[in-house]
Amino acid sequence: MLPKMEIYQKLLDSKIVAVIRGKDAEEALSITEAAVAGGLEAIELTYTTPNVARVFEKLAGSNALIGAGTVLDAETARHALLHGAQFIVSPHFDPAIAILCNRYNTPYLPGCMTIKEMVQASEWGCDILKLFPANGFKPSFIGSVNGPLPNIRIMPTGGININNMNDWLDAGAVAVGIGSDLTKTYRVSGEEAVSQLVKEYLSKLT
Ligand SMILES: O=C(O)C(=O)C[C@H](O)[C@H](O)COP(=O)(O)O
Repeated sequence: MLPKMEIYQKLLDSKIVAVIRGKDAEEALSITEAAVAGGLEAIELTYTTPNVARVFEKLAGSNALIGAGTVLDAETARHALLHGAQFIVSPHFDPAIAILCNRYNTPYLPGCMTIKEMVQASEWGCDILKLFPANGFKPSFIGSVNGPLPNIRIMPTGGININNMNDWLDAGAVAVGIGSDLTKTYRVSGEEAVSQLVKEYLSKLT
């Protein structure tokens, strides 16, 4: 298990986190393998995927960071960690998840929308916050937050695609989460198309 600091650093270096919400474990595994083959280094598999823990186990030893998403409570966070997840993401901020992740020295990236939630999550030790759903905001929101709160690192997620990714990164986002763009591509065109799309994303990173 990588130390927390190294996981944070890998997330920052990767800049793109794939958010994979499969209809089942097999689909989630196929999309993940395709994304990793395309060069992605950070993958979040959501707990809305039935039997997602099996996917964590199958991905043990992957070169990519594998995290758990849509983690709604501390019990689910512990379940994810026991099955090999290396970071925890939730759509909201939950202090109980923060305590658990701190106990096991694991990054927790909570979803936040307001300044109050961001300050609170940061006080609870969260070093990267997920702005969710980011499609309710403009990229300039990041600069507005970082004016008074320069230490808050924001990863927008929700509605990010190949056309707007750099708007967010250029505006100060430390990384972006990309979900349905990859899943839809897989469902329409298959694994090879996902790897290809990931390569396009990576080539567009500035
Ligand atoms: O539940 C979580 O932990 C999430 O990360 C929420 C969403 O699945 C992402 O926001 C993906 O959004 P899209 O890229 O618009 O599909």
